[in-house]
Amino acid sequence: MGIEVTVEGLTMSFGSQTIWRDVSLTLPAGEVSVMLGPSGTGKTVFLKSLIGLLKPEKGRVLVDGVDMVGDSDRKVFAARKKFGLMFQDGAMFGSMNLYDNIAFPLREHTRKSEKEIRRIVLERMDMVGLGGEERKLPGQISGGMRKRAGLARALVLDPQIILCDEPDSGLDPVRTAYLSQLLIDVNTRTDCTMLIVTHNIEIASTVPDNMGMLFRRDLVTFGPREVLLTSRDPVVAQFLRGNRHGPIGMSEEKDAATLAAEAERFGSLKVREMEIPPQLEPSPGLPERMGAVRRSQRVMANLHLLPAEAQEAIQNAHRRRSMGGPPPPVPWASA
Ligand SMILES: Nc1ncnc2c1ncn2[C@@H]1O[C@H](COP(=O)(O)OP(=O)(O)OP(=O)(O)O)[C@@H](O)[C@H]1O
Repeated sequence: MGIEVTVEGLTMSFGSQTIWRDVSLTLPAGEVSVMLGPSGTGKTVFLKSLIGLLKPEKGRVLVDGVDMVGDSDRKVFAARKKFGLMFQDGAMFGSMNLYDNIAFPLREHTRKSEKEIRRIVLERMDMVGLGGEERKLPGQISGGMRKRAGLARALVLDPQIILCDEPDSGLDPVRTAYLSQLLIDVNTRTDCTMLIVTHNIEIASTVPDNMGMLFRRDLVTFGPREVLLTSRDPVVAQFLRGNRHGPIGMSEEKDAATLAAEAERFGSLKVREMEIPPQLEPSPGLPERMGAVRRSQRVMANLHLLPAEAQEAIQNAHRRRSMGGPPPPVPWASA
């Protein structure tokens, strides 16, 4: 099963530029979380800080008792092995076929025999729907296949935590939908803790158990998906609806004068009622997703602490599930 990641009071700057400050959150063990945020708000920097590749100036990131910020390089390096990373572009070696690309971490970091490596690589390729494509070069496959190959490679060392940096970048809506299903299926099969960084509202509204958003150097919110999806915060509402009018501007943030002019023209941003899409279920034939079961227990036990809109959305989802749940999802294997 995945392990919990606890972030406490994390502040990151490059020189005089503060990226974000005092970020605290917990990625619950075995659950899927998403971090949203406009471009340039430091989502990738956040992922790199979790694995100790960047060192924030303040705060702690606790992974199985190791502080990825303050502990020795030796401890951080050992703890990093618990992570699997899926990069934006798949980060494949162009001259190696998919089999060798996916086998690379096993050859590099373990002493496993080629027979054992073959078993693991073929199993992970099958898991992401790439069975039979071993000999293809990264340049010979689609962007969606490259993403899935990147995910297979992230899985070969049996990570307990998977970090995905914009897994949807460059994918069309159909392939993004297949990828969303794949992420849920991978979580079902591995029970890993997952954090996905994305701008994509489709992924954000259908995949995660928990969601957060970075904006203006702060973590706006982090918690059960329904909290963000029903939020009346103008930043969150604007982002979720892809609206031009609101606090988020082309250069990420509008200045006070622009905001004041907009407020006069459009009045304060009213959040319209939004139907929360049902969260994706594992594909047919897969067992129940244990992360979802644990999240449901945790959230129901703390329901009274959440905003009224989120409570209602959670209770509605519960009712829907107990009445038979949403229609079965489309299998992803051919994306
Ligand atoms: N190594 C670095 N040195 C200096 N500045 C950096 C470094 N890495 C990132 N930054 C700066 O940190 C800020 C946040 O970058 P980051 O890539 O994390 O944003 P992001 O939210 O992931 O953006 P996008 O969604 O567009 O990928 C940017 O202003 C970037 O220039």
